Amino acid sequence: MVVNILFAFFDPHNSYSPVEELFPGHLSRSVGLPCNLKQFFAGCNPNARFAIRFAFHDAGGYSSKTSAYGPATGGADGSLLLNDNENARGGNNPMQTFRGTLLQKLAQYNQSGPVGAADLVQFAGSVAIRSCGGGPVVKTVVGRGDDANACPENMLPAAFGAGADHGTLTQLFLDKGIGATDLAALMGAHTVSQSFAQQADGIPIGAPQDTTPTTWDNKYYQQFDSSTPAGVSHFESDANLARANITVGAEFARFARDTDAWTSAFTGAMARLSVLGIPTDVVGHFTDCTSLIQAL
Ligand code: HEM
Repeated sequence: MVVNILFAFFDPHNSYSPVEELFPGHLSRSVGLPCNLKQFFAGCNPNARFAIRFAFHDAGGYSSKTSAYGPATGGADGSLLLNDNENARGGNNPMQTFRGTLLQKLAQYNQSGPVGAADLVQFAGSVAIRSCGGGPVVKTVVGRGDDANACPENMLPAAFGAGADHGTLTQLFLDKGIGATDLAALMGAHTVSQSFAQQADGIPIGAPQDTTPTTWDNKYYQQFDSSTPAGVSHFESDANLARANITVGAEFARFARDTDAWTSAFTGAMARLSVLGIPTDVVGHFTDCTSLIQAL
């Protein structure tokens, strides 16, 4: 249990903290860690984009088809940060360097009090989303248990080739408890994506998935409606999900028209993703620190 993520840095000069309402008496110790991460992610830089994807890949290790184990059955348990083998899997390329830096930060934060890997991964994801211009506030909780065991193989979606078809992808996400609307909303995170590891599938190094990869906007959806702008590359998976004649694709079209609808759907889906695999009654006892994200 790691509510101390809130208090990881002692900052005697901080005169106000939104955490005060949650933890009276801890007024002066709270915002150091979020502020440190905010600087690390300044301007929706590559670390910010890695952090958002990293949060998805850690939580995405869950499936309802896996027999229950550990704190999250492979879901939001910090295993992507803690386990060398899981991190080295090809589907996590090219996030290995980022993992090393986040491990250093975990050690650094733990000098001021216990901070869990699973909490740090999801907390960092929320800070990173907020660090991208227009990024929404995602409900952010702490209290997760950690698991250093690798999650099962083949839990993450394929971007190209076998498994990148609409039917396989929607079933993979359904097995995680993520339906069509949530899936369509989560895919919008590719609004801040640039690809560095898909050259074998024809994606140029650094190619973005919309024309504004440091801004959190709904151009990702809009640019499936019209012809793909110069310099933008779509993954096969995304193009398959965007097809208008399927439910996920219809949601893509709705989010292209309606930013508020996307924001509402995304924030709900991302909050659910951030606790994937953790029993509901356990999540019910977590500490809500959304106000720290809001304050950034
Ligand atoms: C069908 C589902 C998905 C597939 C197949 C997929 C696949 C990919 C691939 C291939 C990349 C590029 C990696 C690289 O070459 O550097 C990428 C980037 C990214 N993905 Fe996804 N993804 C999916 C869903 C998601 C979801 C649900 C999220 C978060 C909620 C997410 C967040 C990101 C982010 C932020 C990046 C950018 C990373 C960067 O710029 O370095 N993705 N994804």
